[in-house]
Amino acid sequence: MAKLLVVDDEPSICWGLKQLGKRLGHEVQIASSAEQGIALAGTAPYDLVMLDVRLPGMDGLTALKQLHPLLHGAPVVIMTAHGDLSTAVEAVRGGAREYLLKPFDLTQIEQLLAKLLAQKAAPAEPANLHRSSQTDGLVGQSLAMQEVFKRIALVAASEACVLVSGESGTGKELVARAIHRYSDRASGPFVPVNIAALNPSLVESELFGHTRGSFTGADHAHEGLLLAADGGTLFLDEVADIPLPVQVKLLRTLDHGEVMPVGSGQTKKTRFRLVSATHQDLPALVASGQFRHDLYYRLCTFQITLPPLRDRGDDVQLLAQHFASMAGRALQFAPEAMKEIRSRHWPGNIRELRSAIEHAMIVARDGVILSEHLPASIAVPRTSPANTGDERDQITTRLREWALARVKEAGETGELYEELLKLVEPPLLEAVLKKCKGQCATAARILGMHRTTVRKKIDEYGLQAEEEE
Ligand SMILES: Nc1ncnc2c1ncn2[C@@H]1O[C@H](COP(=O)(O)OP(=O)(O)OP(=O)(O)O)[C@@H](O)[C@H]1O
Repeated sequence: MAKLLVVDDEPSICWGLKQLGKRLGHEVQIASSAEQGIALAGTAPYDLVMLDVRLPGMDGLTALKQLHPLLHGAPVVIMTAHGDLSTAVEAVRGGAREYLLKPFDLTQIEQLLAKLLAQKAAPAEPANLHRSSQTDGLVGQSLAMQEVFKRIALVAASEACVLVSGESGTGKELVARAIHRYSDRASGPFVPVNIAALNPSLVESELFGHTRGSFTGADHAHEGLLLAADGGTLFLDEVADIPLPVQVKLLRTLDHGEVMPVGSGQTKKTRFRLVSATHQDLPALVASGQFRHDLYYRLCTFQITLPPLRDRGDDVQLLAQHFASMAGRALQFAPEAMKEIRSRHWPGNIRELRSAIEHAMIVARDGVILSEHLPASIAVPRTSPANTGDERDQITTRLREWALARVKEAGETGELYEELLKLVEPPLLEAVLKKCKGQCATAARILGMHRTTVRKKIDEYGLQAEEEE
């Protein structure tokens, strides 16, 4: 039996937790304020504390600091219905073991209690997070974003490489900046690099630097961004676009903490924390041989996935109001304008929403934003036409028509099946070969076929592939 302390001013939550605790055979004490919780913790030992953030009087995060020395390592679970990034960071910094978002279900709590009580581990070290006076810039209250805040808070104080993924415009760079700001490296440089914006032939010298005269046009020695990030955080945006030969070199730097500028025979030390980002499917690129698997595993020690704006519920409204308030003049949204904003698909995510609001603010001169002030919405691009229901139906219908016609004509010794393969295989093989630049072995892996069979079919259909790999 364990002794639990619940600090929450909501009677229904206290009642639910008390019933659950009893059912599990634990003793549960309730405090309806932080002050009462601290008083109880000062008089008796507890095995676990569940602490709400918003409380009358002292708030939960302030109470956490005072509770910590009284608990002798007993885990604290922070509960909140209003999680934002600074709350999550404060909770981790104050030594909370878990951060729970309300509403929660009791099965979730049951599992958590079992885990924490079984651990009986050493107290979590309060994370040594750097406090910043700047605002985080990350607006959001949806559950999906609170999960993101929690993950930023958990990883910030470590040195782990972080891979941030999400569609374009979802805020990957803002997340990278927040990780830097809450890390011990916050006083060091934050160096953002967009690989896709660099000329592929210059990626290596931009990252690793070069000596004077090391290639045509290298009139001056260049320090390189990996050295510029020494002591701070390097943010590699569009990391999937790093050319393969440079990937090997980057992995070496991550493993050994040193770089060798182009044209130089000498290495230089650099210690940076790496946060990378991509909107692409990196595991798929690894599978097709376009991205090194060893580098991939190094980059994604910790992953944060940003949801698209359309999956963030009320955050759309919150963000629209946030961007409007940045104008510094009183602006309101007419109800139908807000309805329009909420119903749009926003393929360009927060970047698109931001520019739509900026556009509307220019057009709306009298302080009220109407739907007609919003720019026309962009049609959602079909990322994978063959996978959409319509396209599939069309292909199936055409195939059925073809089959019915051919079956009528075919004799008993026909080669109907071979005929169908000749129809469908060449375009598929062509598409795959194009994707993997004619490499037969990679094509075979993507297709899930044996390499010899693929080679045979390429010859049979007279397609272009690399001779030897
Ligand atoms: N949660 C948020 N709150 C407030 N502003 C945001 C949020 N997320 C993104 N933004 C804003 O949206 C714009 C795009 O953000 P950002 O550049 O971080 O996206 P990204 O995912 O890195 O985009 P890309 O993949 O195209 O590089 C920026 O102006 C940023 O300030």
